[in-house]
Formats: sequence, structure tokens, C-alpha cells
Amino acid sequence: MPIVLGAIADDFTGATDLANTLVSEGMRVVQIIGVPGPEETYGDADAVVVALKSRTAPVEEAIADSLAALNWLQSEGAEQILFKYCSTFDSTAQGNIGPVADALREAMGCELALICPAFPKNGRTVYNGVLFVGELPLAESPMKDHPLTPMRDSNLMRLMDAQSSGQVGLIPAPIVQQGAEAIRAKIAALITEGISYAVIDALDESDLRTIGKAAEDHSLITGGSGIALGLPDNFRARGKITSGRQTTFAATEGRTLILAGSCSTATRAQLAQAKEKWPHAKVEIDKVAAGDDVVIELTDWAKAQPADSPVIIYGSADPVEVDAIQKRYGVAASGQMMEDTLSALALRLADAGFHRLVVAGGETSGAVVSALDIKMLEIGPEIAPGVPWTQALGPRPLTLALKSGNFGQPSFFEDALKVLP
Ligand SMILES: Nc1ncnc2c1ncn2[C@@H]1O[C@H](COP(=O)(O)OP(=O)(O)OP(=O)(O)O)[C@@H](O)[C@H]1O
Ligand SMILES: O=C(O)[C@@H](O)C(=O)CO
Repeated sequence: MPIVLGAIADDFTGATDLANTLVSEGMRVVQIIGVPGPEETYGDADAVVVALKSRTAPVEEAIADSLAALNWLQSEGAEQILFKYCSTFDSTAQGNIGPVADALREAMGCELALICPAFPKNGRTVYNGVLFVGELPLAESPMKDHPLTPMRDSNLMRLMDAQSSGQVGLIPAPIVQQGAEAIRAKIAALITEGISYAVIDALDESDLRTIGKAAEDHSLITGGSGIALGLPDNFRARGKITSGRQTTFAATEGRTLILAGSCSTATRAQLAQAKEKWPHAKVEIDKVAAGDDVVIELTDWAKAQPADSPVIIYGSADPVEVDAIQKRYGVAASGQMMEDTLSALALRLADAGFHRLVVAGGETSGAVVSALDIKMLEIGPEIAPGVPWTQALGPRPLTLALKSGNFGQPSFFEDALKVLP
């Protein structure tokens, strides 16, 4: 059976977030890591989410990978393509959201694409084109201090205007609240004005479902996982999907390792709580930079901890410490050193029997999953909005939770273990 929906996610935690939403809405979903090869097989999924590491990659690489993913998804029958980026629109000053959206739009001959990162369950809403994180505009939220993609503007129209080659318009909340027909009429009007991106307001899940309905015939949609809420119903109404939520999930036996490279406020609060309970060790970048064998040292340390306790290894630091580190080694090099160290630890400790991994941070998850050579993930039970457990399909049996930096309550790590069968 061909797939009906194909998604291209710009990071790995974002991909599991989206896959989780689609599964919750009754689709059979497989997440594939990296651009699939021509012979890739994935069972009888309704949707495939291709997880790329294109959020912070050089822009040409982000475009090339996204177009390759598009080609593959279309060759598998995808009728609709969703470009998934972060609910906090994480991007550098030059992109990559705008350039990738331009390339996808052009390749698909699509006149207008919606822009909607809203994820109300996690406090992300869009009003008058401004992205809010809880009560704060994006640029006043902790996202202003992100190590790789500090967000210093909250206005999605301005952000998209700066990053993309198309003209940007707005579909404001009062139109969204009038329903799908009003949205379609506004989109038609924007197209006649030569607009190619429409930022669309969304304050709650009901708005997102209305937007999903209005976008039924859009070949390309862009946004956070919230924009996907209404899409499965469109396919269901046309008799193209029939299943309910997948119920089987066989978690792997083994020790539990928590690896955190996210420096978000949420992750740091979660670490603070978990560190009170379980053994923990920090990766010191200065030691990595000095050439100390931090990986061997921490592998031995983790193996020596009580076998029945989860073990925490983290690099996460507060903005002041991150700033000082970045001044010493550079932004990219500091991030790379941390990702290399955490992913090397994941590999060694997986070989040593740590078969349940909780990884905090999108870039960090990308590095870890790539180092473990995982090609495909099946989606399991939800731990928190946007974060499911997943099972690696393939020769290395591993159960993983890839946590977006900003997601989860302070008790997240304990919550994760409680949810596992
Ligand atoms: N102490 C540190 N100093 C400098 N950089 C660090 C430090 N600890 C982690 N990093 C880097 O910060 C980046 C954090 O990005 P990551 O995507 O993993 O987390 P996040 O942005 O909070 O999560 P998400 O993308 O899911 O929102 C990574 O590149 C990581 O290696
Ligand atoms: O949309 C989000 O916030 C997340 O899925 C994400 O992309 C984090 O990297």
C-alpha cells in the first residue's frame, strides 16, 4: 500500500513529536532516520516521517537532503507533504526554514504554503503572526538564549520574509475562527496578491483542526506538529486510512541511560529533579577540549553504578556557562564536542547493556541516533505532549525517548520510566 502522508522533519525529536501526533490521530506511522535509500522498506504505514538533521546544517545540505526526502516520499505515493520545524521556529538568521520551504515549494510547484508552528498543548500559539511561548513572545522566552539558534524576533512574517524568497501574508485569528471555508477564501485572495507564504494564527487545537481541514488539498504544508492534528481526518474521510492507535510495543530489557545535551530551561529543571534521585555525571567541555579521555572515564563510571538505577550523563549548562564556553571554543565547535562525546557514550554504554535511552535535545538526539546507526523507529506510548517512547527497528534492539529540549514537566525523566511496560 502506498503511503498517503509524507513528512520531512528538520530534527529527530521534532520527527518523533510529529509521529506521535499522527499516531494519536489514528495513523500507522514509521519514522525513518535520514534520507531513505531507494530500497527502503517500512511495512504498511499510512505515513512516513523522515527525520533529518537539517535545522542547523549548512543551508545547501539542508536543501539537498529535504529535496531527496521529498523525492523518496513522492515515489512512495505521498499525496501530501508536511515540512515539520520547531514549534519555536528554531532557525539561524539565514534559515534554514525559509530556504528549505522555498526549495520544496518550487519543486512541488506549490503556489502558497501555510506557516504555523503552533503547539497549544506545549504553550506555543500564534496571534497576529506573532509566536508566543506561554505568555511570552518568542524573543522574550528562554529561546532567546538557545546555544545554536537564538530567537531574537517573535514575528513569523518578518522571520519568514528575511529567510525566504517569497512574499509573506497573514491569515488572522478571526478568519481562522470563522472556519475552513473562510480560510480557503483568504488563501485564494492571498494567492491573487502574489503571496507565497501565509502565516496562520492558531490559539488552540480547535483552530489547528480547522486549519487542517482547510488545507486538505494543499500539496505542501509547513509547521510544528500541531498543524498535523487535523490531517488524518481528511484521509479518513476519503477512506484512505482505517486503523486506530498502534497498541503493541515491546520495550527492550536493559539498563537505563539518560543523556542530556539540551541546555533549555525545561531540561535543566528536569535534570535538577532527577539528579536528586539517581547517579549523575557532567561532561566538562574543557576536559574534552584538553584531550582527556572523557568517554572512557564516564563509561567506566556509568558501568560501576548500581545496575537497578538509571544513570544520568549530561552536558547541559545555564546560559552564562554556555556563553563562556562558546567564547572559548566557538559556537559550532562547543556543540560538536558535546554531541561527539554524548554520542560516543551512547554507543559504548549501549554495548554495555544500557538498552533504554532517554535523550534530551534535538541536535543531541540526532547525534546519538546516528552514532547508534538506527535507521527506523516505531512509535510507542506517550510520556508527555510531543514525546513518545520509540523502539529502534533493526539489528540493535533499543528503546529510546527523544525529548525536545523544551518539552516535559520537571518530573519528565521519572515520568518516562513510569510509562514503560
Ligand atoms: N555545556 C555546553 N556548552 C556548549 N554547548 C553545549 C553544552 N551542552 C550542550 N551543548 C550543545 O547545545 C546544543 C543543544 O541543542 P539540542 O538541540 O540538543 O537541545 P535543544 O535545542 O534544547 O533541543 P530541541 O532542539 O529539541 O529544542 C547541542 O549542540 C549541544 O551539544
Ligand atoms: O516542535 C517542537 O518544539 C519540537 O518537536 C522540536 O522540533 C524540538 O526540536
